[in-house]
Amino acid sequence: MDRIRIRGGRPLEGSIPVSGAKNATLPLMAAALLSDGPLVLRNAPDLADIATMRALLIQHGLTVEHDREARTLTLAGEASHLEAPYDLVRKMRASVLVLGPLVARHGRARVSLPGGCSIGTRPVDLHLKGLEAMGATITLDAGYIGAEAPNGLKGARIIFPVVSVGATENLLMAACLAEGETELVNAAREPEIEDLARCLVAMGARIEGIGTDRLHVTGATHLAAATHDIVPDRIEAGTYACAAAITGGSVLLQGARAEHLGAVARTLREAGVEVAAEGDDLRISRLNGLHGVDVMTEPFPGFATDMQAQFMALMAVAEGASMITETIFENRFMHVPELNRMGARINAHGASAIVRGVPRLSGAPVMATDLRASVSLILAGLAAEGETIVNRVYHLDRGYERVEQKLAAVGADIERIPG
Ligand SMILES: CC(=O)N[C@H]1[C@@H](OP(=O)(O)OP(=O)(O)OC[C@H]2O[C@@H](n3ccc(=O)[nH]c3=O)[C@H](O)[C@@H]2O)O[C@H](CO)[C@@H](O)[C@@H]1O
Ligand SMILES: C=C(OP(=O)(O)O)C(=O)O
Repeated sequence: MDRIRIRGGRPLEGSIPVSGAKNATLPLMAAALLSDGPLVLRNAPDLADIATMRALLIQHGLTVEHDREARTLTLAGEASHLEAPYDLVRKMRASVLVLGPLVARHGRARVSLPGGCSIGTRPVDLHLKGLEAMGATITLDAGYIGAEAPNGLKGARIIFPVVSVGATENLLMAACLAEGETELVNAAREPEIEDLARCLVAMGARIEGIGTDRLHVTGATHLAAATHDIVPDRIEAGTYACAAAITGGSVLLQGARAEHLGAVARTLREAGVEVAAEGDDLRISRLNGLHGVDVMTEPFPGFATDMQAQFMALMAVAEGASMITETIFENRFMHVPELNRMGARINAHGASAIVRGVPRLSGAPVMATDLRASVSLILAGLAAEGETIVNRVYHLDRGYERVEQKLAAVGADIERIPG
């Protein structure tokens, strides 16, 4: 398996292009199940998760062309096979997003239960309760979710007890082809959901309240072809912002949207990092020292859980202490022991971690357990003295496009060691 080698200590200088968002592309690809298309998605990132979703949709019977040079995905056709198998779903939890579209369009589906993962148990009960409220009969059998709605789904008023990105996306897509009106209350309002809603509207869906926590959908009998530009990846942008900050460099993030970085940009500024819009781009620079800032993860527009590990790496070398509280996932501190192996002083207890900044980290061989944990170790490696080897790179390849090339282009001493 490939590994990444980093020799730390170089301030990053230059420009990094931000790719299309993984977490927008995955639901957008699932939305192709709602119409015969073609659905053309521009600014598509080249990631392992995109390849997994492509394989899943192809096995459902769609054609999915990925033109890497043009950065375009073209999805067309109608699903002929309504089962999402364990072997694909286990690779990527977002596979469960095919459930809503399949039941809405075909009246039935069978999707492997995604199960937990290294960051938490991650149930899908809200997805299932929402579909039940829309008239589907749900069964669980042999590790599979069975959903049946032979006469189609009916609009419903669904109030989410907790904010869920995936459940909002699944039910939003299902509601587009349900009969009548659906209201999603306490819906997630991450920028990726707004992006999905805009694409659905381009396909002919009627959705009001886009960008708010209350989505109102008037069901249609069918959706049509559309072309959509995928929103830039705010988590990738935030990660490279931390890379510039941790190395004391100055980097232009091409295409990063300030409004999507919201709480992350505010927190970086509090920590002593400059974040300034330059045309359509964002410049991130750090000229002086970093200081500790407390952070609590929350649904958007709060501080993203997907930025927690990267921010923790930054706080590991800040002056003073920082308390980092994770409220979304119950087990998202797996990077703590690895960062500590690099000389960080972090104590995690329950949902909070106290990070006591140290003047410098030291390179070490480290092991990553999930996507954002992996990249936090790369960030730590960029700032550390000596050599860091990050093992289990497959996590990184799920969500970061050419990470080592993008960082090397701004001066990092980083390379992939094929293995
Ligand atoms: C592909 C994608 O977009 N993944 C993102 C998505 O994951 P995902 O959509 O899985 O995350 P959710 O927003 O659904 O999860 C939020 C919380 O709700 C809980 N929950 C969720 C669904 C449910 O039916 N029941 C339930 O209890 C989860 O266990 C978690 O504690 O949003 C997360 C939170 O911003 C991000 O970290 C992930 O990167
Ligand atoms: C947790 C993440 O992804 P997923 O929901 O696909 O596991 C992530 O992108 O950080």
